[in-house]
Amino acid sequence: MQDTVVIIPTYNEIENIEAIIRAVFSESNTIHILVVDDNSPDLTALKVKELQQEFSNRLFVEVRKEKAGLGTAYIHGFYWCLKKPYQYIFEMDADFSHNPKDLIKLYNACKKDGADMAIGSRYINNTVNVVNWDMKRLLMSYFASKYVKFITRMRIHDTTAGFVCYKRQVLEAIDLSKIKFIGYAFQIEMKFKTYLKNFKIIEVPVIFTDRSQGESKLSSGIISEAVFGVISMKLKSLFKNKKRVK
Ligand SMILES: Nc1nc2c(ncn2[C@@H]2O[C@H](COP(=O)(O)OP(=O)(O)O[C@H]3O[C@H](CO)[C@@H](O)[C@H](O)[C@@H]3O)[C@@H](O)[C@H]2O)c(=O)[nH]1
Repeated sequence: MQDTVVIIPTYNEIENIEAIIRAVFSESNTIHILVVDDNSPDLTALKVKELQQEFSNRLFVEVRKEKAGLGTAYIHGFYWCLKKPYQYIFEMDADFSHNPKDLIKLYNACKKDGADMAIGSRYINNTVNVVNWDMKRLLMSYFASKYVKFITRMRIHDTTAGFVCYKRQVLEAIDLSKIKFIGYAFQIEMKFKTYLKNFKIIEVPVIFTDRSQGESKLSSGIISEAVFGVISMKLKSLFKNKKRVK
């Protein structure tokens, strides 16, 4: 996977970080990784710095002052990546819920099938490819995706997916300074902006397996940001369109 970087946001992922870095590198000799860590108290970033001695020139880490949300961690990572000549930029969780073996599928969707954005999708083809989530979390995620699809009218099944490959042009075309959401709703906003700009989006079926190590950082604040934010995001886009037509 040439010209490719995987951004991995981390907050307290000490149990996972070394294994996920090794697993990603074992999929390709050319791929790079950028970890964006929020000064994790469990010293995740220190572990990455140790591993940099083994993977010099391929493994990078940006450490922010404090926990500031998944969305802003990715934005920080995107700006960093756009300063380098990467053509394919991934989002991926640290906890193995996204299988590193699927990286190549998303890459090929962009490189060979012409996608500008490839989404590792759990809810495509009328199936639910999620392993080990309890029923409450599963229903919440599934219906969140349906809700977002209904409000935004995007033809995407897994609108909250966090396993994504972007072609560089997409991130260059979106005004990243205007991305509003700081939590997981960021995933919805990025897909919506990509969709509004008429980029080609392909969903690639993947199996999402809940983490076996560490804890999810999902909170009630993150959920309400998504529920109310999606409506305001859609209204703003309608208003903007109306102004353009006038
Ligand atoms: N730097 C940073 N990283 C964070 C933060 N919050 C979460 N992360 C990192 O972001 C990744 C995903 O966080 P989890 O907390 O493990 O997510 P999840 O509950 O399994 O949620 C999954 O489902 C969501 C809804 O479908 C997805 O939106 C999300 O990306 C993920 O795939 C992990 O690598 C975690 O360390 C933060 O504030 N800062």
